[in-house]
Amino acid sequence: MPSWRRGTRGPLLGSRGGSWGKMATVRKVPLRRLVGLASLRALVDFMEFSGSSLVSRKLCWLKPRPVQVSTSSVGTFPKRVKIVEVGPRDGLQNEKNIIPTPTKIKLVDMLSETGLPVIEVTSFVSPKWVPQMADHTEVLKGIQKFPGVNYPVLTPNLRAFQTAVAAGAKEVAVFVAASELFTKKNVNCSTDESFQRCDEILKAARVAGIPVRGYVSCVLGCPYEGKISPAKVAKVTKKIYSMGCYEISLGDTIGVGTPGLMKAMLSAVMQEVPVSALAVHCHDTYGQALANTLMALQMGVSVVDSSVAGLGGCPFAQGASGNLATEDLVYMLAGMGIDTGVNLQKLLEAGAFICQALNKKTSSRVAQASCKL
Ligand SMILES: CC(C)(COP(=O)([O-])OP(=O)([O-])OC[C@H]1O[C@@H](n2cnc3c(N)ncnc32)[C@H](O)[C@@H]1OP(=O)([O-])[O-])[C@@H](O)C(=O)NCCC(=O)NCCSC(=O)C[C@@](C)(O)CC(=O)[O-]
Repeated sequence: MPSWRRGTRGPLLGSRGGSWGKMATVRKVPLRRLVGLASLRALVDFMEFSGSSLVSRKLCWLKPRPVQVSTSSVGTFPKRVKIVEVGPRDGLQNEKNIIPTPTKIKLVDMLSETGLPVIEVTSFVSPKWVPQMADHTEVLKGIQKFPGVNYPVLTPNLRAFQTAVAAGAKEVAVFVAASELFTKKNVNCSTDESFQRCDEILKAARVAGIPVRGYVSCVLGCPYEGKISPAKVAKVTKKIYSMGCYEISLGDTIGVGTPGLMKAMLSAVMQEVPVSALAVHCHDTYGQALANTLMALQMGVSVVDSSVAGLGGCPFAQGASGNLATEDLVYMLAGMGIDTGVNLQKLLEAGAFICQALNKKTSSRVAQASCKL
């Protein structure tokens, strides 16, 4: 066991100074191993420790010391970020094996314990299209509703909206795409028909006093049409916003975006919709989700979708992989002194629970790293 894990920190890499290459020569240890150890050591140095046992170290490690970042050249970061947890819906909808309903309910309940303000619980889509979500009513009725936490559900048409409300939904989400071909694959209709369905839901929701969130998919690329222009995304976002959605989540559905694309797309959308009504929803297929989200935060976005353990994917978007992991987002924001109200330790426990239930490895880098410490 390395000496720093035993509590002394020891002489392993500490105060020798010099470059990694020089150290590798001096100690005759492969450079690759040293860099691995160095990054772990750097991680430890970066955090505040208050106890000497490994357990208390682990807990302290989960509270990174906030370091304010100056962003005068690119904008200012928000002081607080609202995280919309989409794991129970977006995270699970792509799972092939049907997950027992009590497991889904327990996941939502564990997420409610973390302090997350919004948890998207399930979707009232056709069970023929997405069998994994067939137990939507049981899940929505079965979860504990924590005061101050919103539990929206996805609704593709009026019938779904009515079923969701009958099951106790107090908030719903509708979805359109900036791609005609994706819309056809996803909801089996044209973009115009898709807007028509949203309009029906929005009208019914207004009467019922139910807030409606909107998604726009394929904002940085489409699995069927390829590049999507920022102007097209801006047009679709403006339309769904003007129809009455209080917030629009911009989805990089297949995770192909980069910060440059995010900046161009958001610049166009922000001409049409106030940034306070925008959220980002980044899949991590190319490992860009956190970077893209950071760019959005720099541009003034303060609502971010993410999924515990990085679960996720869309059954109708070839190549889509998991979402930005909530653990990684919370870790980054805490390290920047940005408030989320989320307890990272409890979040890691929820992630470990669902990964064990699914018999899969977490995609969260923070969860992977914290297991090693
Ligand atoms: C929209 C529909 C329902 C149209 O479904 P359809 O087959 O095109 O339309 P339909 O009206 O002809 O209905 C066919 C059958 O479905 C039934 N049906 C009709 N509506 C419902 C309903 N609400 N609940 C239950 N059943 C329903 C209907 O009764 C009928 O049953 P049958 O007569 O054959 O026995 C279908 O295409 C569907 O459910 N699609 C699922 C889409 C989906 O879940 N996609 C993944 C969402 S993720 C996403 O979009 C991206 C996002 C949001 O995460 C953000 C991002 O990452 O970018």
